[in-house]
Amino acid sequence: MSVIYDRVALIGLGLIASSMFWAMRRDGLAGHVTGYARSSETRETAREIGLCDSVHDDMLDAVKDADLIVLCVPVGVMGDVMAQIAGALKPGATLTDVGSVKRGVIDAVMPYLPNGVHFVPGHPVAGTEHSGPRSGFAELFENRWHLLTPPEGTDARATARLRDLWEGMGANVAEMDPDHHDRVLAVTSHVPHLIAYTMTGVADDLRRVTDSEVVKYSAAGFRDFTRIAASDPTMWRDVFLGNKDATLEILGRFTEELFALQRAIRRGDGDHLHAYFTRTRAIRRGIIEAGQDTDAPNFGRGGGPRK
Ligand SMILES: NC(=O)C1=CN([C@@H]2O[C@H](COP(=O)(O)OP(=O)(O)OC[C@H]3O[C@@H](n4cnc5c(N)ncnc54)[C@H](O)[C@@H]3O)[C@@H](O)[C@H]2O)C=CC1
Ligand SMILES: O=C(O)C(=O)Cc1ccc(O)cc1
Repeated sequence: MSVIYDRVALIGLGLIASSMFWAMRRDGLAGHVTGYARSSETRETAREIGLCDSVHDDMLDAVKDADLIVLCVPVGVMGDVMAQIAGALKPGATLTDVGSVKRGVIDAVMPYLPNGVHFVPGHPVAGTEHSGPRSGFAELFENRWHLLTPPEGTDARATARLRDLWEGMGANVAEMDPDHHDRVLAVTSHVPHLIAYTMTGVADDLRRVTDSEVVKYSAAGFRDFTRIAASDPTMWRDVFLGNKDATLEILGRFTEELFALQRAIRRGDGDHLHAYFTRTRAIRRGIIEAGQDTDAPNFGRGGGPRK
């Protein structure tokens, strides 16, 4: 594939930035990639493992000649970082971010946007529970969605070029209104993470009280909860504070449904439980049939027995 941006700057060298670097390098999508990390330890690690073509101690040096600047920091500090770099951005450059929340990031970044710099916010719906400069890998975005939420009036060519970059890294790209993005992600990612945090905390409390071996004998569902609950605390604190309204709305609906199930169990209302679980099973089967879960163990197996 050919070079899409001559010079790309990655700010914050964690899971997403390092995955972007390895994917861009593998596919020859960027001429030169600069990197900046706040801690000297992270910068040292980056230099040691060859993450970025040049690693800078000064954030302004990293961004000053860049054609694309990617903010890969927790959503709560996007505005602070933007305030620091705004004066150094090259006219005509594109600025993007990878934050899990879009409205809050747009509101925090836009006030500092210099004339002539195109801001095209984005969110790769791909990740792991790992963080830091060593956690990235080139395949992270393959067959995953990358959601772009350009504000009204954004230069269409800047958006199209950024789309090319993400498609080059293997992602499927869609455009979405930022508020809609935040509501959708509250349902599909943010509240599920909160449930995983809660369930893991409950199990741990229980273990302390009863000394039972809930973690040792955990089934796959609970192990997934603990995996997700190991995600970076700073990142997720910022996600919930940054997507407060949508998270609270979906949590409200969730607790109503949970109470209904709780009541059905208390009353011995098996019909309610059976009907509910039948509906949810149909949802899962619909996802598999539509080919939308490529991670499913039986994906592409035609439903036959496992070999
Ligand atoms: N981890 C995941 O699964 C996903 C994360 N995201 C989003 O991507 C962004 C980055 O997340 P990760 O790469 O996972 O995080 P990470 O924790 O691996 O890396 C974040 C980096 O930002 C740096 N940083 C923090 N505060 C800073 C500041 N004030 N100035 C400069 N650097 C600062 C940290 O030192 C770290 O190097 C977040 O906004 C997150 O919401 C998006 C999709 C998936
Ligand atoms: O590890 C998982 O299961 C995830 O859900 C990863 C993830 C975390 C945050 C995002 O904004 C997008 C994807």
